[in-house]
Amino acid sequence: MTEPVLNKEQTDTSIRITGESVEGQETVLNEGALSLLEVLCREFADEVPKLLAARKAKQAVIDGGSLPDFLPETRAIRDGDWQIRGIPDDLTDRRVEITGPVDRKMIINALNANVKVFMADFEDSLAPSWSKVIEGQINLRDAVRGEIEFTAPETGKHYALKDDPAVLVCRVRGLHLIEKHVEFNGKPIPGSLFDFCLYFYHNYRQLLAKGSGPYFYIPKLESHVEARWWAKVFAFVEERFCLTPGTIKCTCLVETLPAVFEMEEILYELRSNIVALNCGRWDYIFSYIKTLKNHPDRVLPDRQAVTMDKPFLSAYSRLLIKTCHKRGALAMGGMAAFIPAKDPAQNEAVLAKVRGDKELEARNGHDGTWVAHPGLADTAMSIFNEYIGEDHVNQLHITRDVDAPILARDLLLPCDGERTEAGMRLNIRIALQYIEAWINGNGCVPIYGLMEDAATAEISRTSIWQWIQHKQKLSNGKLVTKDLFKEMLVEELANVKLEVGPDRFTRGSYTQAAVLLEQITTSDELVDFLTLPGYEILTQAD
Ligand SMILES: CC(=O)SCCNC(=O)CCNC(=O)[C@H](O)C(C)(C)COP(=O)(O)OP(=O)(O)OC[C@H]1O[C@@H](n2cnc3c(N)ncnc32)[C@H](O)[C@@H]1OP(=O)(O)O
Ligand SMILES: O=CC(=O)O
Ligand SMILES: [Mg+2]
Repeated sequence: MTEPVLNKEQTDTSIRITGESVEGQETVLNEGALSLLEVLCREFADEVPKLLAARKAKQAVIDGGSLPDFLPETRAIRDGDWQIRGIPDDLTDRRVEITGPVDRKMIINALNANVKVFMADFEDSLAPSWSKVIEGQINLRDAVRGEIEFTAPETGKHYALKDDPAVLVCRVRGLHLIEKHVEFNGKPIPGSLFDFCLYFYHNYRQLLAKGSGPYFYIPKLESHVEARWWAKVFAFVEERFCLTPGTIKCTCLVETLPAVFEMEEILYELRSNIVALNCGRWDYIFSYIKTLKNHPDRVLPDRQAVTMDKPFLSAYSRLLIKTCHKRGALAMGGMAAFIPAKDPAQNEAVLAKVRGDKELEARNGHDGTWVAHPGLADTAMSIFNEYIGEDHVNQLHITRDVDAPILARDLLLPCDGERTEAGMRLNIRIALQYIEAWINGNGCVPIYGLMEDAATAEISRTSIWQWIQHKQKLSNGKLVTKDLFKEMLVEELANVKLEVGPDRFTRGSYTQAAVLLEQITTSDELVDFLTLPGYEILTQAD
C-alpha cells in the first residue's frame, strides 16, 4: 500500500521540508515517516543542544589543565555484575565489515563483498547534501527489499544483489550535525534523528521478517549521558511500534577520548539495545588532539607515525576489548586506511600493511574489523578466520583478565615520533584535497593511496593547528607559525594544481578549500568539526 505523499512545505505536522525535491523522495518522505519524525523531534530534539553544551563544559575543565579520567560517580556501574541483553544471531559473526557511503552502486558492491556486515554510512564518508541523504535512504530501502539494481551510465555495467548479501547496519550522523532541510517548529532538526527515523521507519518490518533487524552504528558519542539519550529514543520507538524491548540494536563507536573513560557506562545505559563497541581509531586520534589541545605535552607527531601499536592506542584497543567481553558485547576493530593499488607490486605492499594491522587487532582479541574496499575483504577475512578458529564465530571468550589493569594514564600517554616538514606539507595537501571533495559533495576519496574521510582529514588539519598553537619545531629546526603555514599553503596549493592538472583544478574549488583550510587552521579557537563550516558551503545554494 502506498502512503500519501507530502510535497515541499506541505506537511500538516510541525515538520517542514525546505529542501528541493529529489527524484523518488516520495517513497521516503511519506506521511508515516514524517509523523514519526515529528514525535521524535518533539520528544528528543531539544535535548541535543544541552548534550552538546555539556561537551563544551567538560572540555573547558580539560582546557583548564585537568586530564580526563574515569568517573567517580559511576563506579557502581563499573563494579557491578551485569551483561548486555544479547546479540541477535545475524550479528554474532562480524569478523569483517565493509563500510562505505550510501551511493547506489557502492551499496550493491558492499552487500555482495566477502564480508559479514555492511556499514552503510551517513557519517564520516558522506558529505550530507540533501540529495545524497535522500537518495541514500531510497537506496537502503530498495536494498532491504532486495530490489536494488544499478546500471553504470559510463560502462553499461549492470549491478544487482547476489544471494546471501551482508547484514546491513546503518550509521547515522553524529549529534553535532543538523539537517537544515528539515525544520521542526522553525528550527533545523538533528541529522541523527532524521537518519535514524527514516531508516527505521522504512525498513524495520522487512528486516525483522527476514530474521534481521533495525541495526545502527552510533558515531562520535562523548558520554554515557548521550548514550542514555539514544536509549530513550530506541525505547520510545520500540514502544510506539509495539516491538519487544531490545529489538533495535546498535553498535557504538568509541571514537572520542572522553568516551573511552565511559565505555562501561555507555554499555550499561544502552544494555537493552547495544551489541558492540567499535574502535573508531581515526576520530579517536582527532579527538585526542582536540580534547588535549591545551596540553603541550600531548602534541602528536606526523600523522603517519600515529599507528595502532603506539602505547596510547594499544591501551584503547585492549581496554575496549576487555570491557566489551566482560559485558557480553562484541569488540570491533577499526579501519586500516589503505586501499588497493593498481600496480601489483605496490598492492602486495598494501596487503602486507593491512595484514599487519588486522593481525594486531585479532591478536588483541577484537571480534572483527573494518575494510574500506572490497579488495581488502579476503585479506582481513583470512586473518580473522585464523584467530577465531573453527570452534567459534567471534572472540568473546578472550577476557584479557590476566592483563595488568589499563589505567587513565595509559590512555593518555604522549605519542613519540617526529614532526617533519614533509609531514606538515602532506597534511596540507590532504586537507586541501579532502575539503575540496567534501564541499563538492564527495565525502570519501582516495588520496595518495589512502582512504580519506572526515575523520582522517580532521587529523591532518588539527595537527597543523596544534603545532602552531604549541610553537612546535619541525625536525629540520623550522618553527611552526601561522606565517609558515600560510607560505606552505600557497606552495602546496600550487603542487596540488600540478598533481591534479590545470583542467581539474579549474573545474574544482581548490581555492575555496584553501580559504576554509586557512581559516580553521589559523583561528585561535579550534573549530570543533571541519564539517560544520563545510556544511555551510555544501548547502549554500539550497
Ligand atoms: C574513519 C572511518 O569512518 S572509516 C569509514 C568511512 N569510510 C569509508 O567507508 C570508506 C569507503 N571506501 C570508499 O569510499 C572507496 O573505497 C574509496 C573512495 C576510498 C576508493 O574508491 P575508488 O577509488 O572508487 O576505488 P576503486 O576504483 O578501486 O574501486 C573499485 C571498485 O570497488 C568498489 N568499491 C570501492 N570501495 C567500496 C566500498 N567501500 N564499498 C563498496 N564498493 C566499493 C567501487 O565502487 C568500484 O566498483 P566497480 O569496479 O564496480 O566500479
Ligand atoms: O569512524 C571511524 C573512525 O575511525 O573515525
Ligand atoms: Mg569516525
